Amino acid sequence: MRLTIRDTKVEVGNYIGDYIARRINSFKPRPDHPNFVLGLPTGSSPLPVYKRLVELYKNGTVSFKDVVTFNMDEYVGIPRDHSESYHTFMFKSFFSLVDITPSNTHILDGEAEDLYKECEDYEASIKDVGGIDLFLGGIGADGHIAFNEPGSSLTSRTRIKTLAYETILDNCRFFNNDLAAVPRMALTVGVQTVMEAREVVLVVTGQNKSLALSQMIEGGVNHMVTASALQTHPWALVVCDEDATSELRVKTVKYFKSIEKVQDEVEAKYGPSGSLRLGLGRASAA
Ligand SMILES: N[C@@H]1[C@@H](O)[C@H](O)[C@@H](COP(=O)(O)O)O[C@@H]1O
Repeated sequence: MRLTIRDTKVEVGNYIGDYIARRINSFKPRPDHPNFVLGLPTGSSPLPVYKRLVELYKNGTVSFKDVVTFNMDEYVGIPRDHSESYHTFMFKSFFSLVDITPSNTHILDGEAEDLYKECEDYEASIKDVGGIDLFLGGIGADGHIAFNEPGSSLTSRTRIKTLAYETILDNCRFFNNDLAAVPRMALTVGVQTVMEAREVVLVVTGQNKSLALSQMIEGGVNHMVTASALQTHPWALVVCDEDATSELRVKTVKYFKSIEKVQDEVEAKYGPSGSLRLGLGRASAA
C-alpha cells in the first residue's frame, strides 16, 4: 500500500483526478475487456476529485465516453430521485457534467423488488465487463469502506447491509440533521468486490478521518476497520491531506514522504508495474 500526502483537500482531489485521467488515457482495450471500468464512491471527500475530473473533461484532457462505471453503494428506503440518494449525488456531481454514456453507468437499485437478486446481478455485471480497473473509495470515520461497516467479512460481496449507528450519525448532516430521516439500510459492494479491482485508490481527508487512517495503515488487517483489507491489495494507493495524518506516527509520515518521489520517478519511466501493466489482475483471474 502506498500513501501520498498533499497539503489540502483540493490538492488531494487534483492529484487523484489527474491520476485517474492518466489511467483512462493509457488504457488499452482488449476484445474481452473493451472499456476502462471505474468504481466510484459518494460522500463529501471525493467531491474535489469529481471537480478535477470535470475540469479535465472540459479542457479536453480526458473523455468518459467509453468509460464504464460501478458505484459502491446506495441507500435502501429512499427513492432514487430523493435529493440524498446516491443516484442523485452522482448525477449532480459528475455524470451530468461529463460525456459519460448513461447506459455505461451502474448504481445499485435500493428500490429493487428483490434486493438479493439486485446484489447478485451487480456482481455478475462487474464480471461481464472484465472486472474493475480502478476502484476509487472514501473511508468512514470508523474505517469502513463503501458501507462495509465494522465487523463485515473481509471476503464479503455485494449485499444488503444494516448501517452502524456511527454512520447514521455521520450521514445525518445530509438529512437536515434529522436522525430519523437517515436510511437504516443500504446495498453495498463487499470488501472482496473492492479487493478484486486491479487498482484501488482511497481519498482520505480531514482530521475526523485521522484515527481511521492510522488504524487502516498502522494497525493490522482487521474486520473492525474494513479499509485495512487494502494492506493486502497488490496495488492500493491512499491519498490524504495533512489534516488526516494527525494520528499517524511521525515515522510513518516521514517514510511515505521519502519514498513518494522515487515511486513517481519509477512509474513515469516504466509505467505501472506487474498486473496493472499487463491489464491483468485478480478480477480477470477470478
Ligand atoms: N458509503 C459512504 C462511504 O463510501 C464514504 O466513504 C463515507 C464517508 O463519507 P465522507 O467522505 O462524506 O466523509 O460515507 C458513506 O459511509
